[in-house]
Amino acid sequence: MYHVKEAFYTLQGEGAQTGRASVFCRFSGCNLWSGRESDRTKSLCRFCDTDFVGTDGQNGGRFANAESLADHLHALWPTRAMRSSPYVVFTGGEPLLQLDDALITAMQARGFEVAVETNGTLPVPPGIDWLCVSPKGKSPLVIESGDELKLVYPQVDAPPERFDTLRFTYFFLQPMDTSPREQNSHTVPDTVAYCLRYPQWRLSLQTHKIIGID
Ligand SMILES: C[S@@+](CC[C@H](N)C(=O)[O-])C[C@H]1O[C@@H](n2cnc3c(N)ncnc32)[C@H](O)[C@@H]1O
Ligand SMILES: Nc1nc2[nH]cc(C(=O)O)c2c(=O)[nH]1
Ligand code: SF4
Ligand SMILES: [Mg+2]
Repeated sequence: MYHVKEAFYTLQGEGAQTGRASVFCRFSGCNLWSGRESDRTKSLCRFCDTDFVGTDGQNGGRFANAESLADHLHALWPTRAMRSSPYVVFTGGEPLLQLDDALITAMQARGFEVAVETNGTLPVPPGIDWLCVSPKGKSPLVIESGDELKLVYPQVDAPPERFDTLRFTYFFLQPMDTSPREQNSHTVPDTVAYCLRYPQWRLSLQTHKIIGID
């Protein structure tokens, strides 16, 4: 059984695939935070910008098997988009709590390239086409290679220097969005300054938030 908070068709807003039309599948649940506000300050990940609790979002629900979830996600891809590969991004919550071989295979059988946004603390199933790892604070990183490492900046317990020798094609810093919980007008200029000083790192903005899409 897969638990999906929501699923929607939008443009990838972050990282090297920014601007690419994508079906997003947001799984419910995470291993680094319960999702309850009352637990936030005692969690391993404290700055999450996402509601991943339950299955009550748009196109969310419980799916008994890989084929039924794959059909559901396939139906969100426009039938007119003939010349580009359909693209699905599994996120969450933490997608690697639920994403398995059967679902990856079912999406690829429908022509999709499969992308994943993960916190890097769980093993990766084989066959993923685009792997984005976003390390969190003190939590142990078990994935040490992939396509992009996209670090939310700044995090006291996860400075970029800890990750810059790992085997990733791209290294991104994404300014922490803490609003409206506190004023965070410094995270963008601080991130820009780091990227200027250490050109291995590129700036990733959450462009969907800037333009007001999902
Ligand atoms: C909500 S997470 C879900 C996937 C996975 N659990 C993870 O953390 O990578 C999706 C992306 O949003 C980023 N993110 C979460 N909260 C953020 C915030 N407050 N500011 C900037 N990026 C954030 C994460 O680091 C991750 O790259
Ligand atoms: N447009 C858009 N792009 C995204 N890239 C990563 C997201 C996520 O929440 O994982 C996300 C999201 O929620 N929306
Ligand atoms: S690991 Fe990802 S989904 Fe989980 S709390 Fe942190 S940012 Fe949110
Ligand atoms: Mg998001």
